[in-house]
Amino acid sequence: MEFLLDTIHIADIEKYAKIISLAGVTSNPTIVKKEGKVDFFDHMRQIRSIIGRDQSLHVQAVGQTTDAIVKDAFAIVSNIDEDVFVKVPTNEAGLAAIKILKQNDIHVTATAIYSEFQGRLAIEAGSDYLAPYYNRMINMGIDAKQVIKHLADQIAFQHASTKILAASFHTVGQVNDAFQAGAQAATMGVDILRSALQNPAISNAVLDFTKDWESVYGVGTNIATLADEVLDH
Ligand SMILES: O=C[C@H](O)COP(=O)(O)O
Repeated sequence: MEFLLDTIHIADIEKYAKIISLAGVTSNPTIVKKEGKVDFFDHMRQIRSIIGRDQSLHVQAVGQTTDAIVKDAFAIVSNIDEDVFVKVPTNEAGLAAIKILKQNDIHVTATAIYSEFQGRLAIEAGSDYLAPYYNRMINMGIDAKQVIKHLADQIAFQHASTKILAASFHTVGQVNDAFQAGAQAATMGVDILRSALQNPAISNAVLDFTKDWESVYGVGTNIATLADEVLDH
């Protein structure tokens, strides 16, 4: 299982790189817009320095034609690093670009996947990752879990090296569903992690444990303190 962050907000990446086993960072032009007009390449290199070379960094091309996408991809790998996965929309221009980029050994994440058919074409084009848009499919009345399951089955059937990096999540349950359907990776905003880990039920349980402990050993005494007291005697 790979957990990625769908943000380029440096403070959030620094924070969650320490908290979870962070497998990487993804972005798209809308996510970049949220940060304002940052120094794009410098910002992405900064993210790389936080997450490290073993984690995956996915940066989206913005060109509209095959030629423009390929040029964007070369600019991305030249100005960030060669390990970056270039995100390419899975449309006609993008699929043609993916074929060219794979011939040039550039890592590719086929993105904007709303259908099983797009995913199948992206697998055949040699994409390293597929990014199906979970919540957006749900909003369109598409069975996102089934799309992911069918793509995962196909990848397994043909022993393809392509992995499914599910994206566009609005709930924790959607992330679970994507993994259950066979996605190897999921990218999510920090809102998903917060709602999973800052749940009041968890805080209440921790508070109850603290109260019970302190009622016996006294406020401010923890297990490390007890151990220190043993050493002092
Ligand atoms: O890059 C794709 C995003 O994960 C899409 O997420 P969104 O549907 O929340 O905009």
